[in-house]
Amino acid sequence: MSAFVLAVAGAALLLGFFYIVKNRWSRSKLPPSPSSLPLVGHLHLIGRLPHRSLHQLHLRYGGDGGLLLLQLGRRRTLVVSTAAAAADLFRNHDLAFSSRPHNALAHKQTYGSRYISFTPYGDHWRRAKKVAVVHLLSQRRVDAFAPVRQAEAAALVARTRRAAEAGEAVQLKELLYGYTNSVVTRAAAGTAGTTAERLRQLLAHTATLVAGFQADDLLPDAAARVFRCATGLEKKIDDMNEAWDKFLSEIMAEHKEKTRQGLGQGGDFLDVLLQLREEGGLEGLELTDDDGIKAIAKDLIAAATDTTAVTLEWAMAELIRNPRVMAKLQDEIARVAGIGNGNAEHLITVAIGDAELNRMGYLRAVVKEVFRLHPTAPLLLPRESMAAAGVQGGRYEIPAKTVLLVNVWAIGRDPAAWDAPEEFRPERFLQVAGGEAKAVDLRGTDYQLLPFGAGRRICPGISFALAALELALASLLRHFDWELPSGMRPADLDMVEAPGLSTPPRVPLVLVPKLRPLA
Ligand code: HEM
Repeated sequence: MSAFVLAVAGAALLLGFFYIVKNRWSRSKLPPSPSSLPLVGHLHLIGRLPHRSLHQLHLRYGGDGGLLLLQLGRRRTLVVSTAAAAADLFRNHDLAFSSRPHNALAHKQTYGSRYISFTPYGDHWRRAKKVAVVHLLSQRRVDAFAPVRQAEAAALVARTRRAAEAGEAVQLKELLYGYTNSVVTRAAAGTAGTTAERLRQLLAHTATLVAGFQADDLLPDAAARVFRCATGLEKKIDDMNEAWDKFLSEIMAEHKEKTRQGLGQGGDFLDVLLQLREEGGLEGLELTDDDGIKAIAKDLIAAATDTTAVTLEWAMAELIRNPRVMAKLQDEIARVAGIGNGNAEHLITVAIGDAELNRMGYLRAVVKEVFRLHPTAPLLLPRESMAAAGVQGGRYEIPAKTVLLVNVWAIGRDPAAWDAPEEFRPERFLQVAGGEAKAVDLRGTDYQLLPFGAGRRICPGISFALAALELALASLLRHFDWELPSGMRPADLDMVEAPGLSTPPRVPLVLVPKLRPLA
């Protein structure tokens, strides 16, 4: 055998050896993962409530790092289930994980990914988000919507009063959805009424079409499309998009007409976007046609409505299960704002303003406790890594193009982060006088409480949502006492979520309002 052949064989052996070692080494640097099946990977381990299934998988296979690597259909997925693992990711690797996975379905529904929420990381997303943060959802803008919130809270109380006077039970979901839908529609488009009703129908249909894992998660794009066409889903989505577009085009046309007639511009989202476009103040965002404006408006409307209503429904469920907390909260509200009797005149003369809400520390603690146990988006929105990342100080190597799911539902129950995590105890958020502990916040800086996410992709609507939420809750408890329908005990309440994009109680909450006796 010639020296040349020997040298080539030696080099090949050496390369093979390095390949095997490198492969073993990089696999050993991946987070724990249970055994999987061909094609579906670990999808068969995920039930109707993915956050609960993933929590169980974390408890069984997760180890001490708080990370699991799963193959969910065609997507390699990193699942984060502890506060410590979330802290490492958001503090040290936020940029790497700041994109969104491509989803043909979302792409179709978002005017070609021109939303904020589902848009991959890049210039378009950065500019669109800046427009939302600076021009639409800033604290100044949220403050300016105070009269809208006040009027809609008064309408909410009036509706509840009618039920209380008739001795009827109310379905909280209906009541609360009506409130948030009107607040959001008025903020986005300036009117509620029939606009809000049309919006309600569109949102309801959209939610049922996109809930849960999709064919797109399992199959390549072309095959997923064939599946959608064969099952009629493609047509349903096209019809839905058309209905949305018609709706948005009509309200855009109304806004333009109003401006043309010199009727002045209101401060709603569409007005602001149209005005910014005219003045060239869109942060370099090219919204040359109406689609861009419609895309942003649609995104904000869809992101704002369900999330806030669902949180309110969970808040009422927890309060009725915890009469001590309910009584303490009602005391605080009465001390700061007085007791109401649902009377319209009373509502207007002594409305609860932002100044009063700022003095309700216990209310804020209750809201945080509700978010801890019932985050509306229990897995946040999926992210995708743009580059390989050595997380937890290099302990694990996460390849590029890995989807990230942060299980904030599990993090809210992480025993390393919370005492008695299953207990509903808002006091955990109150700073003890003279104590050193810093109160935990929910705006993305304390990684054990992340209902709005954190880092670059954090929800830009936090202030908007909290203002609407706190006012509704304070109003409902100021004017009414609440009881379960006769024969039901607090322990009978079903506290499990319904599947879907947002996760309300699977059994809609029904309560009986009673007018509070005026002191
Ligand atoms: C209780 C109410 C709300 C909850 C729980 C909530 C929660 C969330 C969550 C978990 C995310 C994903 C964060 C991430 O990927 O890390 C998100 C994103 C977003 N939210 Fe909210 N949200 C609420 C209300 C609102 C409101 C009122 C608006 C606007 C009016 C809004 C607009 C958005 C937008 C545009 C995004 C996408 C951000 C991005 O991808 O950069 N949300 N929200």
